[in-house]
This record gives sequence, structure tokens and C-alpha cells, in this order.
Amino acid sequence: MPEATSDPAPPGPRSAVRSLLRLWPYVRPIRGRLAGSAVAAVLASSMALLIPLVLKWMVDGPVADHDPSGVWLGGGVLLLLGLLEAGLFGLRRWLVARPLASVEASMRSALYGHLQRLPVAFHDRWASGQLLSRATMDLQILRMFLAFPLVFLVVNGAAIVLGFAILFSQAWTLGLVLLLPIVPLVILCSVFEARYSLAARSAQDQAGDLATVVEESVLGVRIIKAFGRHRSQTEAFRAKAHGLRRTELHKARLLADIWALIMTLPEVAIGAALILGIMQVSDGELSAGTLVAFLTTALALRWPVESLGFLLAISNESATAADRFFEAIDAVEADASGLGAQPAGALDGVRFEDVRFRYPDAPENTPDLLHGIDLHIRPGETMALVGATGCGKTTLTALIPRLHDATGGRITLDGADIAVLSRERLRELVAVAFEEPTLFSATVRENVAMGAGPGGADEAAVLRALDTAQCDFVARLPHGLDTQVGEQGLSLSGGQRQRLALARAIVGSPAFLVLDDPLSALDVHTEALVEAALREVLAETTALVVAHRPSTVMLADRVALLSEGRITAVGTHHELLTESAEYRHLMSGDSERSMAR
Ligand SMILES: Nc1ncnc2c1ncn2[C@@H]1O[C@H](COP(=O)(O)OP(=O)(O)OP(=O)(O)O)[C@@H](O)[C@H]1O
Repeated sequence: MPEATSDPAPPGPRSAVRSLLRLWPYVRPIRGRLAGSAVAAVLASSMALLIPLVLKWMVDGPVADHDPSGVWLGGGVLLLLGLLEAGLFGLRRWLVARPLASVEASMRSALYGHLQRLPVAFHDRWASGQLLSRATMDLQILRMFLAFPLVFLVVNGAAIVLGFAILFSQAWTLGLVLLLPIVPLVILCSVFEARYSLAARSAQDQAGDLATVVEESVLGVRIIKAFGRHRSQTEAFRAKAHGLRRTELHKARLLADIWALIMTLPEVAIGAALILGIMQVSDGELSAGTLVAFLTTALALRWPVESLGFLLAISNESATAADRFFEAIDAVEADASGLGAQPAGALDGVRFEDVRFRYPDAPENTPDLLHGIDLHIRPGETMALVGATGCGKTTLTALIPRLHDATGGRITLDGADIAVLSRERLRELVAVAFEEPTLFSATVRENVAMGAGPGGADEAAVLRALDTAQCDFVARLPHGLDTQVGEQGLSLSGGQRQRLALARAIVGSPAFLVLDDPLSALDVHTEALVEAALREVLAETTALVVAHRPSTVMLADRVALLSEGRITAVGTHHELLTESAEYRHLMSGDSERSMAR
């Protein structure tokens, strides 16, 4: 697997609010329900703030007047307020629970769809664990944020403003005492925010890296066991897990510090207000009922104030999750320019005209991997591509289906520049089979039929393709064509997987076929059988076949020799054997060994 980055946060100032505002397009469809849930929560909090006022009325009225019926009435009103508060909080949850699940699902679908459209170069750079953690963990954090902290930041903010208005209307001097800790709290919260967001970002990145290690260990379990690398792999995992643990502990410490301050300062202020209030009551400046109401309101405000630290922390984590989500979403999709263009209709085969290519991460001082490729594969012709290992054969074949985009020159299929063909059309025209075949967690039938594009292939076509690729082993599988293969299914041998991948490539009878050493894992007898059957298929298509062995070269009408980034010779196998010393060298036993992998 290529070295993949964990794509750290882009440099520059970051605003948590701006990051979260980017969620708006996804939240927009449920804005009504979200606003309704905020209103329900504000009303519920207001009920809690009304309770002290009823208490004040009870203490200064029926309790002071020894009026039991008034106390019963007050008790009834309190019960009603309590029930209303509970009912409104229930309504809030009901309003958002289901719609938020659909917001999460739509974001996940958007990310998945986007990842499918991103160029191979993107996937070369990004570790799969990072993408996995963005599509799962980060989106869960965002759903939680929309369900809870977002609404409660608004609701608790409103409750604090409303509560302080009530406190000031009761006793403004005591209200001022409670306001005193606000200034240091705001300063401390902004320091906390800056430090916590850094810690949250590195924890989420580390979780992605950890997922990558797990994924690689699971996929590469055979290699790990075969080379006895389980200890070093476990150590690598442990190091990453410890790193994540350290960051999570750092986050917990930051949270504990801010929480301690957020809880202590208001408590001290309430204590001071209580002492001052008692003095005012004893001086007759304040009624006992007002002091009870004041203190009950102040205590009712404890949760909205105390929750701020926790809400800020989740909001920060959510802003980081949004950043990570949009980093993937913002990656530029593969260029799909010229949508809808069709091949000119003239049968012209495949033409490479002064094609150049270099990988985006190639060192600056190195020449282009491919520079000035000129090659014409005639209609219906099979061209073998031969060259020393690492010279760029796979890269060159990957340019035809635009898995990579050429950095210069042009490639035409029957006269149409592939840069202006729509992706869909290109996929219809070109089929590929790679040396290292990937099968999906699906049945044999589905794996093969997917080669025929969205329309699929009928049973007869699948059977024909399996027959050509000599997949007689399929009949012996437990459920024949319906046997599950791939990661979740039955494991097949390398040669069996290669033959299924070949069947997938030819099932749609593509006009252009690109085969990257598709028979390398077969024994000589099976290879001969596949080649005999493949000749019939190749007779009807224009094909480029990467060949490492003379037997594969024999499938081709002509051979192109790739050397130092250029096509240095084209001709039949026998012509090249006579004309090209390099080709002779490559086809000789020595070179075959050097080419063998
Ligand atoms: N994704 C990538 N990013 C950067 N460099 C790459 C990438 N893939 C391949 N390369 C480099 O490009 C060069 C050509 O690789 P390529 O796989 O095309 O060679 P090849 O001729 O097919 O080799 P082989 O015969 O061994 O299959 C190699 O030096 C390789 O290291």
C-alpha cells in the first residue's frame, strides 16, 4: 500500500463557527424541525425559570398567610409546569431524532459518492482509515452536535439571558454579584477553545491513523503471519493507540480544568449573593420570598452555565469533524470535461500522440515517467506492451480508462479524444483487467456481470465470459455462480481470481480491452487454454496487453517496446527480435528472470 498521509489540518486561522456553518446545505431540509426543536427547548427552559416565581408567590403569599388552599394551588401549578417542561423536552427529541439520522445519511452518501468520483491520485495519497473515520466517526459527532449542543447552545444562551433578566428584576445588586465571574469565564473559555480544538483535531486524525493500521493488518494478515510480523505490527498498533490515549487524556484534562472553573466561579458568586441577600433580608430591604425566588432562579441557571464548557468542547470537536469531512468533500473530482462527447465513428483504434505523464508526488528533479509516447494500435489489433520492470507499463495502460490523466499530449479512441469523452461512455468502451485482481463481496455472477456496466450482463454472456477465461472451477464452488466471493466470501486462489477478473473484463464485449499481465498467476497449461480462448475475443476488439512473458506476447499481433519513457520500437515479435537488442534481452531467459516478479 502506498505511503498515505493523514492529511493534517490545513494551515492558517480556523474559525469553528465558519466550519460549522458549512453544514447548512445538509441541515437546510430540516431547518423547520430544528427551529421547532429549539423553540420547544426554549419553552421547556422557560418553564423551569417560572418555577422560582411561583415559589416566591407561595412563600410571600399562602405560606406567610397560612393559607393551605393557596399552597395546594401553588403545588398544582408547579406540577403542571414540571409536566409541561418534560413534555416539551420530549417533543424536542421527537422533532429532530429521525430527520437528523437522514442528515447524517445524506452527508455519508455525499461523501461516498464524491470518493467514487475522485481520481485514483487522490486515493493514492489518502490513507483508507482516514476516509473510513471521516465517513463514520466524524459524521456521528456531527449528528450528535446537531441533535444536542447546537440546540442547547441557543437554548442555554437564551435561558441565561432570560434568567439574568429575572434575577435583575428581583434584586439587581445580587444580580451584579452573579455577573462578576462572567468576564474571567469568557476569557478562560476562549483560551480553552483554542487549546481544545488543536487536541480534538489531533485525536480525530490519530483515530483515522489507527483505523488504517487495523485495516492494513486485517487485509495483510497472511503476510504478517508468514513473515512473523505480528509482534511488530502489534507494537505499531500499540504505539498509535497510546498516542491516541495520550491525546484523549490531554483533552479530558483540558475539559476537567475548564469544567472546574465553570462550576466553581458561579458557585462562589451564588454563595456571595446568598450572604448579601440574607443581610438585605435582615435589614428589611428584601422580602424572604424574593430571596428564595432569586436563589432558586440562580440555581436553575447552574445547568445552563455549567453546560457551557461541555457544549463548547463538543462544538469544537464538531467543527473539527466538519473540517475533516469538508477536506475530503473539497478534493477536486476527476475532470469530467466534454460530457457527452461520442467517438467520431471512424474505426481508428487507439492513438497515443506525444503523451506525457508524471505522478503528482514524483520528485521535482526527476524527468517525466512517460515523455512523448507515440503509438497507434490499429482497429481490431492486439498490441503487447513490453518493457523492463518499473518502466511505466501499468501507468501507460491506466491512462486509457483515465485512471490517471495524461499530463500532456492526447489519447484517442476511434478518433475521439478521451479527455472529451464522458466518463460513462469511456467506461462502456474500455474494459480493464489488472494483474492483482480485486473481487467484491458479492456472488461470482455479480462480480463478473459488473464488467458489463450499469446494464449488467445476462446469464449467457456471463457463462460465455467464464468459459473464455477457463473458469471451470466455478461449477465446483459450493453454490456455483451464486457463491459469495471476495472479502466476505470464499477465498479463491490467485489464478482463480485472475481468471474471474478476466471474465469480468470481457463479459461486456468491450470495443477496447486493456489487460495488465492478466495471466501471470496461471500455470502454463491453463495459460495456454485461456490464451486459445482469448484469441477469439481479442480478434474482435482493439487491445493493449502488458506482457512479461513470451507466451503472452504471442497473443499479440504486434509488440511495442517501452523504454525510458518512450516507445522505442514497434513491430511483430519476430521483427523486434531481429531489430531490437533491448527486446532480445528482455525476451531472453535472463531478462525473463529479471522481469519475473
Ligand atoms: N501512485 C504512484 N505514485 C507515484 N509513483 C508511482 C505510482 N505508481 C507507480 N509509480 C512509479 O512509477 C513507475 C512505473 O510504475 P509502473 O507500475 O507503471 O511500472 P511497470 O512498468 O508496470 O512495472 P512492472 O513491470 O513491475 O509492473 C515506478 O517507478 C513506480 O514507482
